[in-house]
Amino acid sequence: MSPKTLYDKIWDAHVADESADGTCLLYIDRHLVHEVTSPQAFEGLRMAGRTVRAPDKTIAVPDHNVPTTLDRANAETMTEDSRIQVEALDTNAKEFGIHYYPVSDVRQGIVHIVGPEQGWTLPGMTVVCGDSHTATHGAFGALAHGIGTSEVEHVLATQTLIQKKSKNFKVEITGKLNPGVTAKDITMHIIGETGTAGGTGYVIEYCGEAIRDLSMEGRMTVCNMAIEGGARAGLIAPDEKTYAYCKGRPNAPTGAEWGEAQAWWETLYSDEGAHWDLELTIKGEDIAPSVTWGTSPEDVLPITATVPDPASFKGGKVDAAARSIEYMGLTAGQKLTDIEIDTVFIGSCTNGRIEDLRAAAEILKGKKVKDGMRAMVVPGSGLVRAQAEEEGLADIFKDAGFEWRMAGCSMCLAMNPDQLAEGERCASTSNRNFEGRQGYKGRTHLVSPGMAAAAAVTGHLTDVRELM
Ligand SMILES: CC(C)[C@H](C(=O)O)[C@@H](O)C(=O)O
Ligand code: SF4
Repeated sequence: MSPKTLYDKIWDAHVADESADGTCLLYIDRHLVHEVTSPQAFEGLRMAGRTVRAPDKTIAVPDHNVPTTLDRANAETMTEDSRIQVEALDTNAKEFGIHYYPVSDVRQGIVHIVGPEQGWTLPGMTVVCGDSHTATHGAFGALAHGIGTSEVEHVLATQTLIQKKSKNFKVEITGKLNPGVTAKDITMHIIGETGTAGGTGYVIEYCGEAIRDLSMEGRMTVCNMAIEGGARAGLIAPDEKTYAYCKGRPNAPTGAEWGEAQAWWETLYSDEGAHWDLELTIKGEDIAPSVTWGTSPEDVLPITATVPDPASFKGGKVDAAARSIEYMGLTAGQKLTDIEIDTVFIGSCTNGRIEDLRAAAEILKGKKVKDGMRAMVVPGSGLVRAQAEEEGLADIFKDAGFEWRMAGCSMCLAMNPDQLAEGERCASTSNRNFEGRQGYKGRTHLVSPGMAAAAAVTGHLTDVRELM
């Protein structure tokens, strides 16, 4: 048998049918559903008089629109649109008999945090969701990617998806990371190198010592932003850390089934001599604590750098950089650490897990948020929130002056009450810094949780290593 990549192996294990032009029908193991991209899909089923093909493999949770304030049970804090979407999910989940974690359930949270946490996401699976950051689940060695609403309907009805195979892209991060450098910095650094279109047409497998050394939380952060680099999906081969994370989760296999599953998972790695269409190697030691200066995730630099001169770019990027700098209210040549901020957001499916909160709390311990700043922590799920309270992290955040919120997407995107006002500038642990992403004319600087905490203390973008 010819050597295969991890992606080839998962793909081959799920192809139900292949036509002459290479279009395939893939079997889907897990279908995650949230309130924004599912209402029309369920409506489509209803109109056609169809049911959900595999309700036991379909998991729904509201996350994008839900308020994160403590009084959120009071639906009046939601806009009319949001309320309609969340109510539709409530109704659809009940009517179609799928697994559901409503807002009142402590397990509710961002769909990409809830899936792994509840043991729905396992190695070797195909995982889809009507959401681009489904790439997150690739951290388990699952083939996971976003789909559109019409595909959501197709998967609900048939548990299959029509797909063409992508190409194989290997991204290796060698050696060790320096202190203060995190999974977030790895993933932003990669996009800085490849650009936001560099991964187009590929599934990326992340490998190398620095990736192996990451916890499952860190691996999820890396895969989460595969989509920001344009890739169809990101993958990391499963190992002992993966099995340890999955074992004992509510929906993970048990007993003999666990043994059988693990035996298969252990075959899930890229074979020696497998074919790569593209390869990139980065030395772990070359990655610095990073921050974005512009309005695209590829506009990223080490925190020690200065705002670039648009003339230093090539082609269309010259104008794009000038426009970004203007939108961001910056000046070429300005030190990144001189950029003053007024808002700090710690959360999202990129950095809303327990390890992220630990990293931020570590920096904040015994310190205060700078006067006049707005700082909030939004745990990625109710269970992350509960664990952080148990570990004393919540007290560190509250004592420092952070708002301690309920779980949801929150200020990652302006679809709920947590938004930036015009001109406000935020150090954010999320994954997108597009114009208006966190609110109309809001300005976003993407950073790691430690860097966000450091900025909250000083009031400007700060090298986390100075506070370590
Ligand atoms: C609302 C949803 C469809 C969207 C996505 O697909 O990613 C959102 O989660 C985002 O991060 O922009
Ligand atoms: S946290 Fe942000 S990136 Fe993640 S699913 Fe929600 S809106 Fe999308």
